[in-house]
Amino acid sequence: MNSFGRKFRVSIFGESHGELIGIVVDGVPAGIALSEADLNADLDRRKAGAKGTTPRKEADEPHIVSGVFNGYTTGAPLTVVFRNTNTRSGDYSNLVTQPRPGHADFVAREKWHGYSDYRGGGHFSGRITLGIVAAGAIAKKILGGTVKIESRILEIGGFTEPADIEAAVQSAVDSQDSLGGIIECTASGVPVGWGEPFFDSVEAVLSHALFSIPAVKGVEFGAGFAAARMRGSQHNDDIVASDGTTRTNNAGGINGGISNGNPVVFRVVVKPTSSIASAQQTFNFADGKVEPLVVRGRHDACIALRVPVVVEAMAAIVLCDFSMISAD
Ligand SMILES: Cc1cc2nc3c(=O)[nH]c(=O)nc-3n(C[C@H](O)[C@H](O)[C@H](O)COP(=O)(O)O)c2cc1C
Ligand SMILES: C=C(O[C@@H]1CC(C(=O)O)=C[C@@H](OP(=O)(O)O)[C@H]1O)C(=O)O
Repeated sequence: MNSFGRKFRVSIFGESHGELIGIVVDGVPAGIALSEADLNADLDRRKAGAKGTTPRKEADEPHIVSGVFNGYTTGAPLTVVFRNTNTRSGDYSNLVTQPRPGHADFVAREKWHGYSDYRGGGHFSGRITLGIVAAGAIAKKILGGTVKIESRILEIGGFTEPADIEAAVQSAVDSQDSLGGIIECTASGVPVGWGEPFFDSVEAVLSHALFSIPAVKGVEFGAGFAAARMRGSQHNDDIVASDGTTRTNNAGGINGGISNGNPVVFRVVVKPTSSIASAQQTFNFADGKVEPLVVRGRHDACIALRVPVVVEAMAAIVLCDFSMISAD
């Protein structure tokens, strides 16, 4: 559904080509100094503009329309909205009958019986992560300086060196294709004891939030999938101090679903963008045949380039919620 979190609870709304998109954040404590300016640094990091990102230029200007009064949060639900100003909805008219392979057109049409807003991917657009980034900036502010969350691009198209990544992105753009990537996120300063097993383990809740980001297809913690090829003697993290500090961090800062005081480390796989300009085949509901599809619209050739700050925001939202739950 469109709400997430127990105490710090976010509700997301809007469509890529609708009037506006946004987020409602419930559970923000009263008395925190907050203005739109506090959100802009992270919102700017999500903006398009770099090579391999969508040519659709949007101001992405946040408007806080509830929950802040005289410069301070009130304790009431806090709403941030963003206007969509640069839409080209005609680019999507052919997708009514010919759903794009890899995007949500087909499933949205089936699930919502043809009523879904298909323009720009509608509610399934990566654009609506703008609200997530705003909520993440608020969560970071509540968490304060002790918990530090940082994401970085680990790989794009299988390359790790910046020069190789740049060349791979250029090559994907030139060949009307797209690229995937891996983002690594580290949250340091998380105290021992956050997480609510059985079902609300730190891994479970983080994964739930991270898999909600459009185009995310994998999440691993610490040594992750490599653990399948390790022995216990290699994977176990020796505890070397009374505060729980470990020599290695194969567990990614989590044991038994509970934070163990070491950095929480995880990686996220972002798939290659489905909307590519090169030829594809898909079912045409107008004539019942599988036919070539021309995808229009202005697309990210590599979504992973824009996702690090979205991953950070999701982590901040989850950790802020855990901090409030564990304070009870
Ligand atoms: C920041 C961001 C930007 C995105 N940009 C595009 C895009 O330009 N074109 C596209 O087809 N998909 C884009 N996506 C991914 C789609 O929204 C996503 O693939 C689609 O909703 C289907 O969901 P799924 O890939 O999780 O199955 C973007 C996702 C994010 C998070
Ligand atoms: C606008 C944004 O990204 C959009 C995400 C997106 C998709 O399918 O997810 C498709 C494109 O939409 P359009 O064809 O309308 O330009 C991207 O531009 C944004 O991230 O702010």
